[in-house]
Amino acid sequence: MTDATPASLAERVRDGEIRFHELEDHADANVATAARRLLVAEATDADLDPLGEYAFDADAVHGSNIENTLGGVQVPIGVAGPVTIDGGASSGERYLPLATTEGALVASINRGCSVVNDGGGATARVTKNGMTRAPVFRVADVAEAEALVDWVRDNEAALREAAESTTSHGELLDVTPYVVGNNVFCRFRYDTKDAMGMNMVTIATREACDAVEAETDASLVALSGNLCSDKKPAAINAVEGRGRSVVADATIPREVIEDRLHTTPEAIVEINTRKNLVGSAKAGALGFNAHVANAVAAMFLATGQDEAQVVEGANAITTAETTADGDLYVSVSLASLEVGTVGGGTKLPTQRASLEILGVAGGGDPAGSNADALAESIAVCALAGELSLLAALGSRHLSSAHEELGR
Ligand SMILES: CC(C)(COP(=O)([O-])OP(=O)([O-])OC[C@H]1O[C@@H](n2cnc3c(N)ncnc32)[C@H](O)[C@@H]1OP(=O)([O-])[O-])[C@@H](O)C(=O)NCCC(=O)NCCSC(=O)C[C@@](C)(O)CC(=O)[O-]
Ligand SMILES: NC(=O)C1=CN([C@@H]2O[C@H](COP(=O)(O)OP(=O)(O)OC[C@H]3O[C@@H](n4cnc5c(N)ncnc54)[C@H](OP(=O)(O)O)[C@@H]3O)[C@@H](O)[C@H]2O)C=CC1
Repeated sequence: MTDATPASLAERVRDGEIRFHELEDHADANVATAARRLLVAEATDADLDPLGEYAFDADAVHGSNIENTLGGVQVPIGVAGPVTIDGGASSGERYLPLATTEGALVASINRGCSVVNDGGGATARVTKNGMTRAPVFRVADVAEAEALVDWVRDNEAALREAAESTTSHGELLDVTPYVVGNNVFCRFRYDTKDAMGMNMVTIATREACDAVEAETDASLVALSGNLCSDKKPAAINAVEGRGRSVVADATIPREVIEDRLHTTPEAIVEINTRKNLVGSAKAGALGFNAHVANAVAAMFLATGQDEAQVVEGANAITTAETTADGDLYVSVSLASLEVGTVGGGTKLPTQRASLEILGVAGGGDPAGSNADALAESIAVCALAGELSLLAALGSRHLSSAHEELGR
């Protein structure tokens, strides 16, 4: 097993002696990964050598982050800031790591950070925290649904004990039942501390479901009943929140808007109203913002978050108004930002480096404070991006910016 080479392993797969997805059982994971590249290159005529350039240990990711490993994909990373943040979890100057291939994005967020600093910095707070999992149960009829709802309400302590038996960090906050005919959805909400928490809450909720089935007539149909709601656009996340609900704001003096952003507070307010509020309403959008997804996606990729959860992370409302002094007040409220500083992709070396830039790698003291601080930094990043893009629309620089930097 130890002297296997990529070529010899590939040959054994071709001979039907070992299975393609079991290469790691027969060699070091880096060798197995190289063998898989040989086989896929042979089958597709693709040049896979660039995928062999990666900074993680294939052994460390195999089975915990990825299966059928081919190698790594590289995304350029840039940095914006530093930006001054007055946060609930941590305060100070922060550089913001951004992984993207969209030209002009880092420049834009960098510009936003710079004018936020000129206004004295941004304030950010996590206003709600809770990761959810909502199993769906089948019941006979509405009377049985009512009985299940009553049982859940009367037995939250027992459900908590069952759920928390599976984790030393997670805490069950509450369980909210929803009835649709003979379906009962129980939305379990947890404090997952510094973990984004989807594995944690899925394992914990499974244990609680066993208790429900043992004590009631309900049958579990699916551990995830989509009322959670994970990785799908959903109003419940916009209203109730999921992960961290986080808000950032800043006030920018009129002269900074005019000198640095080449527009006026009034123009930014009007664009925000007509574009982000009216335009989004007419489009039936869930997010009432310009490009919060850009900041969330770039910071998610940089810091090892689950990239599919950009769907919920972009569920944000941007507001802008002029102050009594004629300055600009701007805010962004992200309803459902699902982030962690432990678990998932956060342990990979390049992603951990980005968490270290932000000063939030690993578990916080107290537990949960690092994930709160990460959420606050992402919210300020989104605020800077909103401000800069709204200004670029106001000064009619959007297309020229992307002509110069984006192609
Ligand atoms: C491109 C700028 C920033 C130029 O902006 P500018 O004001 O002409 O540039 P400047 O040379 O005067 O520099 C101003 C500041 O911008 C930053 N800056 C400037 N250049 C760089 C650079 N190369 N690298 C890093 N930072 C840069 C930097 O902070 C600099 O300050 P300084 O440090 O010099 O004191 C501006 O025109 C801009 O922000 N445009 C908006 C671009 C943008 O936000 N694009 C987002 C993506 S659009 C999209 O994906 C979504 C969309 C649009 O479809 C959503 C929707 O429907 O709304
Ligand atoms: N299972 C599913 O349905 C889904 C899974 N995912 C994936 O789940 C992964 C993320 O799940 P997640 O549960 O966050 O991560 P992990 O499964 O990696 O679990 C993280 C564990 O870290 C431990 N831990 C150590 N220190 C801390 C701390 N300070 N705060 C919190 N926990 C700590 C906890 O152990 P302990 O619990 O023992 O205390 C926790 O369960 C990602 O890979 C994501 O892609 C995404 C969506 C759905």
